[in-house]
Amino acid sequence: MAVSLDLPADAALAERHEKAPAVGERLPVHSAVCFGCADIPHGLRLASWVADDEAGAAVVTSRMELRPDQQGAPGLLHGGLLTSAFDEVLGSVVALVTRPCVTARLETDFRRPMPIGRTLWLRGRVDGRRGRKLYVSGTAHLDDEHGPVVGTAKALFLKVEMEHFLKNSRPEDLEALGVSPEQIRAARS
Ligand SMILES: CCCCC/C=C\C/C=C\C/C=C\C/C=C\CCCC(=O)SCCNC(=O)CCNC(=O)[C@H](O)C(C)(C)COP(=O)(O)OP(=O)(O)OC[C@H]1O[C@@H](n2cnc3c(N)ncnc32)[C@H](O)[C@@H]1OP(=O)(O)O
Repeated sequence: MAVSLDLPADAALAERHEKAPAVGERLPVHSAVCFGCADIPHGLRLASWVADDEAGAAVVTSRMELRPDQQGAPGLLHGGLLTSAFDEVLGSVVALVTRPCVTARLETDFRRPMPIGRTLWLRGRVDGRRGRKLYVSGTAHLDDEHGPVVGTAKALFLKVEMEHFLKNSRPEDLEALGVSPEQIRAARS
């Protein structure tokens, strides 16, 4: 049975970590090959900035240009790519609170068509935290940060230990980040 993504009543406010980038700063790419944020030809190439929030929660705003090679229905963005974009934005905003986290559950509502050639502005917010669980929500707007809402999302991210990657990631990709073969072997023994 699907578990609710609703914020529990006893969730705590999730503020940015003291070492996280400040409001207005552009977020660096996660990795040079990230499908969501890296400057690679087939990627979503999201550009993201830390945004302000009245309640003090962590918020990120991202821009995504909709390209002809991203179509599903003729002339419209493929739905799965909106979900991918939300995964990137929501993953980026939880990383302002605590790291590393992974997506456990992500729901997307598709509210309006998204024409190729236009721009999506996405906003992700950490609505609260309870232990390892981070409850996040997002909205996607057309053409402008305050433009019409074309999609919304809710997700649950879980904080994990670095062992999650040391045990599961492809070894050559870990080694490219500077992890030694000995560290990888030790985590998997
Ligand atoms: C030195 C090495 C360096 C290498 C690493 C370098 C960098 C990497 C760092 C950061 C990456 C940075 C940025 C990435 C940014 C964006 C990318 C987007 C994010 C992703 O692209 S990420 C990929 C997709 N993602 C996955 O690949 C996850 C696969 N999955 C799992 O790996 C496990 O599934 C896991 C870990 C999620 C949980 O496993 P687990 O064993 O830790 O926890 P467990 O199952 O016990 O659940 C604990 C409590 O969460 C509840 N719960 C669990 N799952 C739930 C669900 N689906 N719905 C509702 N509730 C759920 C349970 O019900 C329980 O609740 P309760 O405690 O109340 O009983």
